[in-house]
Amino acid sequence: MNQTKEQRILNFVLQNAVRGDPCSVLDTIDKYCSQKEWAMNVGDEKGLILDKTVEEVNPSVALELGTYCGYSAVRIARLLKAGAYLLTVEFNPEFAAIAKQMIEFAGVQDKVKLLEGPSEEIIPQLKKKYEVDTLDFVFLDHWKDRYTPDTILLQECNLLRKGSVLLADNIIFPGAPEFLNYIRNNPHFQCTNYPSHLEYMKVGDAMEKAVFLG
Ligand SMILES: O=C(NCCNC(=O)c1cc(-c2ccc(F)cc2)cc(O)c1O)c1cc(O)ncn1
Ligand SMILES: [Mg+2]
Repeated sequence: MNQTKEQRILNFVLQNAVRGDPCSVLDTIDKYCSQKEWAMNVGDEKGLILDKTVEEVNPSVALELGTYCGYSAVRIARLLKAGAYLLTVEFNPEFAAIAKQMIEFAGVQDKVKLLEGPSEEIIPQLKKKYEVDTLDFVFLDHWKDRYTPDTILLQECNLLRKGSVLLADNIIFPGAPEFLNYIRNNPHFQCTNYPSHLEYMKVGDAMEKAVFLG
């Protein structure tokens, strides 16, 4: 049975990165995806914007929507303080299986809880089933047409508090125009745009930060 691209990325990490070293895992994925096969990781350029936002927020509880191979889960988890944790949601079981192994190889499994299923089902379970009070940071990187409904759902489930920070990938490419319109015209959010480039390409992209004002 032929390997998938995601299995090839994982195997390249298992054979070339240093076990327990998150930075070596990130560098190895970036090397593979820039030189051999493109893949939809947030990447090294937008990854720096993600790093700066996570460091600024210094979240105790973070949520990621769209795990994929676990690149950004490793990227976020490596910056979390003792006792802080990341919940990451992936709909696609093949991607989730790859991400689980990636997260364990990087040695950040104690800080990451991988939740498999559709975001619209998991978000309403976060308080009761996953004992979440409120979220300090949310990284949106899943299906672009889910950014708006899931942001509304987070508010409906009282998962945001004054100062909660959302960071959304792919504002330009593939684009999330409906989300941009929603969040920029919503008086309960203060937005900032961060121009960048699509991972591993010269194509323009951007990230949008939205601080919940309560
Ligand atoms: O999360 C799920 N898919 C990946 C979302 N992410 C993207 O689609 C994505 C795509 C691109 C991209 C860019 C250029 C191009 F030519 C093609 C794709 C880049 C990115 O940075 C992304 O993040 C998902 C799966 C599923 O089966 N059900 C629910 N959600
Ligand atoms: Mg993305």
